[in-house]
Amino acid sequence: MGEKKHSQRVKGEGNGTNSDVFASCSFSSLGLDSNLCEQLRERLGFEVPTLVQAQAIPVILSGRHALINAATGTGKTVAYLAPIIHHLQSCDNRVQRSDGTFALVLVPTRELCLQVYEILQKLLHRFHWIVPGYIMGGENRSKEKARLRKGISILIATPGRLLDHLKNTTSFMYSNLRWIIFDEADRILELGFGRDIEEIIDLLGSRKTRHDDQENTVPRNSKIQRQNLLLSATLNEKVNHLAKISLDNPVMVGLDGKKIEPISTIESLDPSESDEDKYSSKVPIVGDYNVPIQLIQRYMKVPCGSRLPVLLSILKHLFEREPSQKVVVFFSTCDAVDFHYSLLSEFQFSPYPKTEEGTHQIFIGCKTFRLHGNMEQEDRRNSFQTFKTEKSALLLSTDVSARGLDFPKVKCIIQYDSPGEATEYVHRVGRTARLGERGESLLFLQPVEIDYLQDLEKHGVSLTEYPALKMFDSFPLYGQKNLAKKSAFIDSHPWVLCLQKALEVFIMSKPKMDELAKKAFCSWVRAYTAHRGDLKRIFMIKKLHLGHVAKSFALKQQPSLVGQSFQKQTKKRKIFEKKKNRLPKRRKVTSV
Ligand SMILES: Nc1ncnc2c1ncn2[C@@H]1O[C@H](COP(=O)(O)OP(=O)(O)OP(=O)(O)O)[C@@H](O)[C@H]1O
Repeated sequence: MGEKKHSQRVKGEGNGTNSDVFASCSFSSLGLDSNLCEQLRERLGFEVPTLVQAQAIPVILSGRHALINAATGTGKTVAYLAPIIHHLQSCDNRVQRSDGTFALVLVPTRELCLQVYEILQKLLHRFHWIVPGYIMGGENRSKEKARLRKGISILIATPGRLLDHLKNTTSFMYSNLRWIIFDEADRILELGFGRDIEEIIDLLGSRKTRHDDQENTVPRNSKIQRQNLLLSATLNEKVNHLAKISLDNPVMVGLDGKKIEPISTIESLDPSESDEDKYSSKVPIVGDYNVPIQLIQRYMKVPCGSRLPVLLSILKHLFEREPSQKVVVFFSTCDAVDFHYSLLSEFQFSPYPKTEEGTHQIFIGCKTFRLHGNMEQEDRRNSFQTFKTEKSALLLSTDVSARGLDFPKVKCIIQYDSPGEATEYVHRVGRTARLGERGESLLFLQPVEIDYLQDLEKHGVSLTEYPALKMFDSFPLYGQKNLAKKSAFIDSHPWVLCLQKALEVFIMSKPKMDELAKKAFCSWVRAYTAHRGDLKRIFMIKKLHLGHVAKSFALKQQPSLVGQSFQKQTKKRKIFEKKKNRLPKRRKVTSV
């Protein structure tokens, strides 16, 4: 077994040691059914458990509630799915569809819903009588109703759609419900689903009260013991609150040595505080975040007006250095994703004068995908599935991809727009360096934003500077590899200047691109003003030159119309927020 474990680790090629990732035991020694262990090996290729699986599986098998915290990409999904399947497959009377739902997995996004569902399908291959299923926003409600009527044993759901069915689908049977799992719990709450979650917990009769269950709308079936599990790679005040109301005397998995408020003291949180207080992260808990140790984390200080040519240069450099690789770039808004996606698909450039070798080529010649919350569901699904299977590709995305998504073999994460809270940083970089593999990340910061590094430092995350100038010097300009006039500054580097000019000419020549650029500019400014709490001090729109921001969308000037429409939108947003002041604050003002 030891040898098998080792070969698996070698496959990972990471820099950490084998024992950083995998446990020195077998799945069967954790108490899992032998058939299930076979499934894990045959269908998923898992020979031995990861450390978090080795810790969590026995706890979950014992029936205890649990709060599981482990680094991104360490195998939390199987840690909770395997024990549930173990119990369901071993029931004396085989579970039937007419028994309804036994386990409910709540996830923040549609993509994560599909991802968990796929793993579940593989694990259930030998246990065909246990039916997996999912319900989520963007899908056809009546078809979902029909599936629920037939019965789904293990159900994966996004919160909004689940609540909808709990209220409106009378044939949805959940009286046998035994497990509720909150996967990526902090993200569910950050997305503003706090109230939905509380309502769901109440409707399912799973709220833990100090005295008894008298507040439950549905009396708990005394024969069925509930077991709730909460999983997250980062912990904060919001997760603590959810733990407080949903977990009964939980076992903490993976929290050794963390400076985190123990659950017992969370009980004393002021019960009179508003929902906004409960779910805001104004009092973040300081503690080291779980970043994979083999991840190389870098930042680059880029003046605002040069951001775009720098991004394109980095991408070109990465794909020329290693043509077969996958890269994810994070943006703050859907419009920014759309703009950069169209730009990368169309922008042609040659560093040579037109008369010479000057046939213009697409600047970055790799397959490019986009993913964000404003896309049609079908396109969203296609992007997600295809990027997963590609060997070499680029994904441009909002934070919709930041949590839980497992894209194999992503080598590099670029955070072009800053992530906001440190937790978001950790989750974004967590899309690479998974399960001991190598990975690198690059954070773009403007000179006025550089204090953000201190904020990350407080959470034990430290970055080194990326040698950008060296990279620009390596690009041929007018046929010369070593530029005679090198520059000590990014924004006056001949390569950057030349590329910026070409980008501006390109945008001016394409009305559709110009429109996309303006729209993206507006949303970017709105998103920038939506930073919360302490981060407002770092990401201050007043500190920015809007003309330079416009330049970062290859717009020569900041068009006056843009300013007006921005003001209108801000006014609209304020009215909207007033109306919704009962709901928790959200940093993002547009969909992700
Ligand atoms: N025991 C195992 N052996 C080999 N590979 C595994 C094992 N367990 C999980 N994996 C693989 O590791 C990767 C990460 O797993 P998973 O997505 O469950 O991690 P996670 O901890 O939930 O990550 P995140 O915090 O980002 O959601 C997946 O590709 C999964 O297939």
